[in-house]
Amino acid sequence: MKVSPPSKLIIASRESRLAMWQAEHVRAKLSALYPQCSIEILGMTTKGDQILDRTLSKVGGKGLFVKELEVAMEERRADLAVHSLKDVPMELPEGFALAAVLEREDPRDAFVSNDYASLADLPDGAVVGTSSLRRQALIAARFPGLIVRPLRGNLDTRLGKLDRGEYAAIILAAAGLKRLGVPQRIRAYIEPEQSLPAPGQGAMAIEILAGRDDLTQLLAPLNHEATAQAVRAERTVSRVFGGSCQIPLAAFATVSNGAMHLRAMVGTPDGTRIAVAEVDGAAGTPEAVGQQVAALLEAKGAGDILAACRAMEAG
Ligand SMILES: NCc1[nH]cc(CCC(=O)O)c1CC(=O)O
Repeated sequence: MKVSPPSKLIIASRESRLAMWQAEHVRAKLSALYPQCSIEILGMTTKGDQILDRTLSKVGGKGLFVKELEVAMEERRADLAVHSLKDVPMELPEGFALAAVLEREDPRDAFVSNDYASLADLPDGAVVGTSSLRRQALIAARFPGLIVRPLRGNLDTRLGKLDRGEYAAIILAAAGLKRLGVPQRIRAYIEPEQSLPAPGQGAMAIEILAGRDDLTQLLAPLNHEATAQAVRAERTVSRVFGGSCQIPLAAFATVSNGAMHLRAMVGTPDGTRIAVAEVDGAAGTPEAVGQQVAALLEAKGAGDILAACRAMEAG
């Protein structure tokens, strides 16, 4: 049965400039599809936005960015929530579902600096800002002479800290800088061959209450199937390794003509141990492709790497 759009839809979003850009992007797409429907954005601050003094993995992780938005949907103050997929936990809380994954923007990491052209250009002892364990491990593995220091806050906050001279360079997602209209801040792209992106990086997801079949149908045209398949494979890798401790982990899949190529990495935060694996498989079975890469990583010592991460966390 085809559902007709309601007279009004409310999109829950974080209030950062990037989150609002993303919500507006979805609003515009829905308006074009359903011109009679009035669509509003409800901006809200999440715990993840408030806690700026600690590395998030230590205080509760990704769920901190989505919880308030989920509560708004439960209380019917909002119908859908727009997220950066990278910030969406692997397991959604009971009663929620992803209704659509939008076409991926640039998945790469970007090197941002006012004084240097690339990571390779930085002198030993230079301070690089990132709070991502994945970026930290990959930088340490390639450039052990660099010093990685935590960098939290939304994109504007992070760029401000760079500009005030707190860091020689920072690493950010290229997608965020492009969406904010500041691609000129990117001095160099870090290609996946050098530094694999995080699962879901560059992709946006729309979350709804699981029971709302009316919305599932309305939102289906926004789903980009190749991106949805790629991120399901990527997120399978984090599901396999992410449960027991915070571990530097990357996974990046590309899909073309029904074929998927998935690469993934796990390592220790100090970058001294890194395992990388890749597989080709069918895009139609993304979880199986993710499981295969996870098995290859296991064979390359991921178990030992996990144990080392746990020991570091405990110590
Ligand atoms: N961790 C925060 C976050 N979540 C999504 C993005 C950027 C946009 C995206 O990857 O879709 C960022 C900033 C960053 O990593 O630089």
